[in-house]
Amino acid sequence: MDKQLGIGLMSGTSLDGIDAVLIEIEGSSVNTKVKVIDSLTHEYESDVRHALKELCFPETASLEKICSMNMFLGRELGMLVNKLLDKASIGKEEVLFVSSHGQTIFHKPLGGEKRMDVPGTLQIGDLSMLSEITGITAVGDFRTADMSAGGQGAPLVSFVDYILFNNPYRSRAIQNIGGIGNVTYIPRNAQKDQVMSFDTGPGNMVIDEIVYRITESKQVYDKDGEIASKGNVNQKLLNKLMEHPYLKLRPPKTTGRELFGNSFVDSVMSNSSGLPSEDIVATVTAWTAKTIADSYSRFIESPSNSIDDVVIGGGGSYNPFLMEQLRRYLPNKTVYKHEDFQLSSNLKEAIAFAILGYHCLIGKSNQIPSATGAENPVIMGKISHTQPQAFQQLSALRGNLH
Ligand SMILES: Nc1ncnc2c1ncn2[C@@H]1O[C@H](COP(=O)(O)OP(=O)(O)OP(=O)(O)O)[C@@H](O)[C@H]1O
Ligand SMILES: CC(=O)N[C@H]1[C@@H]2OC[C@@H](O2)[C@@H](O)[C@@H]1O[C@H](C)C(=O)O
Repeated sequence: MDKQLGIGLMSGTSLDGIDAVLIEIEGSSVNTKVKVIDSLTHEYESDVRHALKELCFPETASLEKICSMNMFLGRELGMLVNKLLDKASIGKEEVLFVSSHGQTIFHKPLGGEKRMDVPGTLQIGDLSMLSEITGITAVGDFRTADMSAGGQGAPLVSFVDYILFNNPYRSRAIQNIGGIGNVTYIPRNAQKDQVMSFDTGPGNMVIDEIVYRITESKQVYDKDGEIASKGNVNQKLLNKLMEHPYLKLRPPKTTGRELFGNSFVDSVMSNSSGLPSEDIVATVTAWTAKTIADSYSRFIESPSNSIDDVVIGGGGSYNPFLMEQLRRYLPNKTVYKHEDFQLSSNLKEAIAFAILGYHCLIGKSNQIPSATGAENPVIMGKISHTQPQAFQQLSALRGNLH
């Protein structure tokens, strides 16, 4: 089959903005080949970030706001795609698809005891709006398919990590440090069903919220770890934070702002009274690093499972204090960044969702059950084409599949 152009869109749990990447893609599964053509990032304006954050908590969300933001975000995503195409001087008719993660506003991987209390997850940014604004077929809403098969609905990038990082000689932990941290473990020369993946716990989410509070809304993250590097790690607070029950849960497991959001940060702040602000930031940053290392020794490493390389991605890889702490907690492993593998840490997830979307369109499974905990492989994603030419383009591709 011919090479195709597609666009991946990622708007992650940090609520920092949307990454858009234009790629050329061919092949499928382990034979997938991807080339990045161009990219663009849109930072959320502070009112949009604030409105999205409100939707993540039952106390501040409302049905009306969720409905509106779903459509608003679909339009924002579409306008970013149009800008990216202008920048790259590519016409919409040349692009087969746009694949969007959407903005997670709630993630509930486990059900409760009541009949209707089943697992669920919600990513907003309407696909019909996205297709209408761009004139291109839109793919998205991946997580519910995995959940329908009994999986956690995350981490989905595990499918792409296996394609990109499986190596005959090296066992690898591919660690994302976004809002939440998640790892894909790929033993050397792995078969797909040997891949393991789970959310390690907090990524930058707790650091960001604490920085936002102590700087009185002036800063939304600890740029280059500057605040943390002026502080000292407080051992007593660190030990207390390590007692969080999520860290002891066995995988498959996933989490989000529901566990590590505002009320958790309230409790960190009340456990830190009297400590200088810099010490609090240094301690939660060290904690993020320690939860990662600790989860490897608890849940991955064993006499038969070793880790040779750790490959860090996501925004946390740009925080030198966090990276230094990670190296300290992982003394016998080689710690790389995605850039060491010619991949941008910023764009990795957008590229990954483009790959997932392409697999949905060609009808191939794009998930790894051993990673998400699903009972069987599924094709994740839903498709919207609001204009005939988008539908026809997809039909032509499918005609060529046989
Ligand atoms: N130069 C930097 N110094 C320190 N931290 C940084 C820097 N650049 C980015 N970050 C951190 O990375 C975060 C964004 O990371 P990223 O974009 O990977 O998250 P995300 O994709 O929203 O989250 P997730 O992967 O959980 O969905 C920012 O909120 C910030 O905390
Ligand atoms: C529900 C949800 O949006 N989960 C995200 C979040 O951000 C990081 C971590 O938690 C991960 O499991 C997942 O995203 C990535 C992209 C994934 O599914 O691989």
